[in-house]
Amino acid sequence: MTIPPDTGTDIPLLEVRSLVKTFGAVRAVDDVSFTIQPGHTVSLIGPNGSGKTSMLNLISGVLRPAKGQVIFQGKRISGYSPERIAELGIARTFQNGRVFGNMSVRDNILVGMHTHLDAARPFAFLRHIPVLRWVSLLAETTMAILRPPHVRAEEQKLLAEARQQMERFGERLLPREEQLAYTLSYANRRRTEIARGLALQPHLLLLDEPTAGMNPTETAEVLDQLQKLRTEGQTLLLIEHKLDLVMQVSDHILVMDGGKLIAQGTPGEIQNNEQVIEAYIGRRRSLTRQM
Ligand SMILES: Nc1ncnc2c1ncn2[C@@H]1O[C@H](COP(=O)(O)OP(=O)(O)OP(=O)(O)O)[C@@H](O)[C@H]1O
Repeated sequence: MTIPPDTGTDIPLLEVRSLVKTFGAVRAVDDVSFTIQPGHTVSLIGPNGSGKTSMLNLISGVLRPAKGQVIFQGKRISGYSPERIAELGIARTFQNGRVFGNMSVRDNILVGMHTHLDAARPFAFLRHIPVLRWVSLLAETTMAILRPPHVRAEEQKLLAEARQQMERFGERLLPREEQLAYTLSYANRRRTEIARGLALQPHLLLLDEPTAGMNPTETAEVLDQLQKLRTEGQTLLLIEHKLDLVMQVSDHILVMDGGKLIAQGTPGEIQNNEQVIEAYIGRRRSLTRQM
């Protein structure tokens, strides 16, 4: 099937162009192209193994494409390291919720904010230059030891920002600010990870199954939070299996199957797309039969 071109006339925030990723004989991502407009909530759906996480890994630099390009704010970023891509303003969460177990909720969030440090990281602009990167490392170490007033003031500012992100999750996270992450419930670990991503104030936030393992009440809370982010103008790319949530929150939906993008459109268009029903719902039915 030929995928209709994106008819949006705005300059996309992200453009994925003919992206290919293979693992041996498996074409996990097979010549996929799409765009994401600024401020949009875009959901990436598809059956298990259809290539969704691989796509997120390609965008965030965890994987390198065999072919094709990822273009962010007009700049080609495919081949960049995950750290460099994060600095450019793409934050992400992982499918299984990755937090540092022996760090508090607050410190887990602050870790995500290191790229916002100016006073504590003088000469940070040199860190990508191999011969000169030791200058920035030395300056950073000196600031960490001396902690002059302007560095302490910056730390307080970041702390206030971290609290702001925890407040999004209200009583779920804020009272647990000092708690070590390994003692948290699964849902709270996911919330911590989302707060860490948001603390980066990313231009694009990639969320890999933010409601996985959550009960209906917790899922409804995530839906509220996603809707709030959407009204704030945060651009989101979301992998999600819960179709009710996807239909409610998305401006645009991308559907993958067997590594290919088989359809894209508004929730209404996707709901009525025969190929999607066949690939996605049909397979779920047969899976249900196997259970
Ligand atoms: N590191 C890897 N090594 C080998 N094969 C891989 C690797 N990562 C993914 N694959 C394969 O690539 C294909 C796409 O996997 P991917 O995890 O991207 O799919 P997915 O749509 O995210 O699946 P799920 O919904 O189950 O998370 C699958 O066949 C998978 O087995």
